[in-house]
Amino acid sequence: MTSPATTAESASNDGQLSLKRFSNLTLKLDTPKGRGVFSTVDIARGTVIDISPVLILEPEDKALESKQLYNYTYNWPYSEGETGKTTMRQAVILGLGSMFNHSNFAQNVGFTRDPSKLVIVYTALRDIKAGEELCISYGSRLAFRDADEDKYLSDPEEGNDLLSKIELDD
Ligand SMILES: C[S@@+](CC[C@H](N)C(=O)[O-])C[C@H]1O[C@@H](n2cnc3c(N)ncnc32)[C@H](O)[C@@H]1O
Repeated sequence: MTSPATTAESASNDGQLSLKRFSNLTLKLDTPKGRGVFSTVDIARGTVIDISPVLILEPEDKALESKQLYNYTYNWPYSEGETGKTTMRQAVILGLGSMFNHSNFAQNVGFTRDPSKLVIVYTALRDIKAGEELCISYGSRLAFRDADEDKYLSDPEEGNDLLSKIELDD
């Protein structure tokens, strides 16, 4: 079996990149987490869900002062031109990636940054059932109250059990 593409490896050498977007997705507009992406069909583990281009912001960009926009950015390793030194910048995701909500224990989508092609590749971490929300992990420091918090506080065993099944890739 061939391994799933987790980077934008399908890029050709002529300055083009094949984009991929899994088709059977829907954007629910009124979940407890705001808008959220759900699948209308089963998705097999390893399926590429989306390849989203990113926009790297300059550290002094005024856009970063907007908390609202900041919540849609990811840390991005940036190689400084002259020195080649890698520093962290913020990048806005210009694709479906901006719509994935966070889940601590039930994340089912992983992502891989591709700094050379300026894209993020989102991939199913496990088999996903029709009707499930597609969630990633934002990490442990959230800037908002997790809408799932009560669920896991009331049943910590559920969280432990689920966490042991998830492969974190970022
Ligand atoms: C990248 S956006 C995701 C899309 C967003 N739900 C929307 O409607 O545009 C990140 C924002 O979604 C919300 N969000 C994501 N995961 C959440 C969670 N687990 N609990 C509550 N809010 C969440 C927060 O408001 C967060 O700042």
